[in-house]
Amino acid sequence: MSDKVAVIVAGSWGTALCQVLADNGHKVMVWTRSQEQADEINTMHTNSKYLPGSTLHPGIVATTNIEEAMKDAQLCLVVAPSSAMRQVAKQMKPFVSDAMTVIHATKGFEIETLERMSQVLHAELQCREDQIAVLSGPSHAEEVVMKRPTTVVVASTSEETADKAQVVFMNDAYFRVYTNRDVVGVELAGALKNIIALGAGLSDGLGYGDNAKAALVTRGLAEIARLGVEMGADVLTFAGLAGVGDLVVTSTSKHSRNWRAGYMIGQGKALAEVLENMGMVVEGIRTTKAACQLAKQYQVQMPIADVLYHVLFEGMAPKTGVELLMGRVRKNEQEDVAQTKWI
Ligand SMILES: NC(=O)C1=CN([C@@H]2O[C@H](COP(=O)(O)OP(=O)(O)OC[C@H]3O[C@@H](n4cnc5c(N)ncnc54)[C@H](O)[C@@H]3O)[C@@H](O)[C@H]2O)C=CC1
Ligand SMILES: O=C(CO)COP(=O)(O)O
Repeated sequence: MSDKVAVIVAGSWGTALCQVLADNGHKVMVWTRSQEQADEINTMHTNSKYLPGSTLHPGIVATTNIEEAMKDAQLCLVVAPSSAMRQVAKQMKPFVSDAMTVIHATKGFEIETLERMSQVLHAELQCREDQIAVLSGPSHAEEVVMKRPTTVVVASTSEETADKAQVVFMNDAYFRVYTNRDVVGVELAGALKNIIALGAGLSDGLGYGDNAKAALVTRGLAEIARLGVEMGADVLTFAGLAGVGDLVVTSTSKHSRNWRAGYMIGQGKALAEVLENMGMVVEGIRTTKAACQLAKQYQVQMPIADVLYHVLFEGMAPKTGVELLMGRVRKNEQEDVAQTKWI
């Protein structure tokens, strides 16, 4: 297959996915706001700000004209940060046809509305729900661009759309794609795991060991699945690539911006300073806010997210946060599991 694919925004993840699509033989046109970045991609075949040291497929073409990027594309991949998704979707809207499949690979919520990304896209693009899919899973851009073996999942309410996305993205060299019908679960798992990855980084930054991190990841999975199920997700999605798979990679990888942000906070740096140094999106910060609001709305207990909220936004010392978690009332491990209908 060699249809044109449009990619909207050339950050780390958008650019790495351009590489996959170009390797798969597609004609890839990526939209970026920055003329300087477009020129660099077109002439040097690099994106030094977001993927330093990597050489891109020479067939990837960048443009600052969104109409040119999307014209005649069968499939459009959007990888804007969650905070920019609605604004970017408004710009895409005039160029989305009935025949176009729109896939997003963003992991977050719109903080003002607490909507998932496919809800934002559906509302702004005014397209059919079955035109939309989400791509998620354990996949750091830095490894994908180097063609290191990676597996992801694409979910759509339409089996046909998920199958189409699977065929477009999958190759047998380094990018394996599974399909899934649980859009809610895949989006929630991908967004919520960033909170736990922040917590894992914080624990490492405090100098705690592997026991503490394993506990955070395990109990973190229990609490994000608990919220997910209340919001309509299939619990099994949390046991899959978008759930435990992504939770493990983000909580343990040196590539993770969420883990790195948590680590620096654990070492005593202020949030503003951490974000200033990162220069890339750290979705878990805003997602902690969103999750705490959702937990209240759905009456679900999320002790780890709660403590992180206090540390990130209310000046609680990270060590005090850990003491609070360790000092919670005695519990039976399976109480929560039963509530989650986890089998
Ligand atoms: N980097 C990674 O390895 C992965 C990232 N993701 C997700 O992908 C999403 C994007 O992350 P990254 O690409 O890593 O972020 P990034 O920080 O590397 O790049 C963000 C890009 O968005 C652009 N942008 C920001 N606001 C914009 C606006 N209003 N209009 C147009 N362009 C705008 C920036 O110029 C930049 O090119 C996030 O939700 C993240 O969680 C998912 C899987 C892997
Ligand atoms: O979602 C990711 C890997 O699957 C990327 O995580 P970070 O945003 O923490 O780098």
